[in-house]
Amino acid sequence: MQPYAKKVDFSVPVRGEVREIGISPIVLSAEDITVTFGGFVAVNGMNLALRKNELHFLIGPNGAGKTTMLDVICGKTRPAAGRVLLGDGLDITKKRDYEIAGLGVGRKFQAPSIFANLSVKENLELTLDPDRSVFRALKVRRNRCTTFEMKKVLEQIGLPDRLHVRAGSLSHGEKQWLEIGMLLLQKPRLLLLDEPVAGMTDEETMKTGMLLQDIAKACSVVVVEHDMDFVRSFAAKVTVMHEGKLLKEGSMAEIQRDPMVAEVYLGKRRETNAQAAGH
Ligand SMILES: Nc1ncnc2c1ncn2[C@@H]1O[C@H](COP(=O)(O)OP(=O)(O)OP(=O)(O)O)[C@@H](O)[C@H]1O
Repeated sequence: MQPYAKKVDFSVPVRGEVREIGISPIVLSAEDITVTFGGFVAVNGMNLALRKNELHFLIGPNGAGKTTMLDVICGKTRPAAGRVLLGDGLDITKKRDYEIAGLGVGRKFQAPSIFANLSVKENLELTLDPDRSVFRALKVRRNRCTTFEMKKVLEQIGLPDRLHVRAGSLSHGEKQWLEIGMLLLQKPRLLLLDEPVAGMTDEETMKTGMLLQDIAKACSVVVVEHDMDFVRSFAAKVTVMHEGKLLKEGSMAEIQRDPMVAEVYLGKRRETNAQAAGH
């Protein structure tokens, strides 16, 4: 959770101007999703289509329902209405979170969840081989491909020389990249990330943006984000949620031009300023 209004500046142009919105195949679609907590409607008839090779940002004021949408997609929260379909038509609405993960939907929460006392290599190995006994017969073959894949992922996340370093001693940004690497080893078709650059330095933020663009070449990436500079620099597509609903979808340039979006953000800023002034 971050002080939201501070981060929004609609006067800044999008770097590279309007980016093409791809028409690549749909990897996952969430249709008419409604989520209630007690009597409170957190998500209200929300639709979201996620496409292959797309770095897709989900933005909106605090409490808009962004994280809840990710929770629905990965099976952490069961919607009261609506359905979630994988691109091949498989309905995953009622599947358990581990089943959905097994179908190639990787989820990363805001804080890094790695084993601090294990090395980078051991963290990655755990992802690859959670139950070694099951794979004993295949061990030699597996080890060969494991080493190859691990090397590839280590290069991709920018930690090729950190294999034997204790994960707990990595910087905050490196821990986040390690966890992303652990997800990549599972060969996801869709990656869901919640505020991945929160707490990162500017340099780490930039590297993360480039990493996510690279990852999106092979799958679909959805990022819930509050850092508008980050969104502006890296988004191929942006969906704005407000009060549990879809407010606007398009390129960042289109989003910035939209008067309803501006009003939602500026309205929030006015509220924050009024609170700060004690009104
Ligand atoms: N388990 C829960 N029980 C009750 N209310 C919840 C629960 N989870 C979320 N909410 C409420 O649902 C609404 C949407 O929450 P959600 O976390 O999805 O919003 P968000 O857009 O991700 O916000 P933020 O940017 O602040 O993280 C909020 O009002 C929140 O308080």
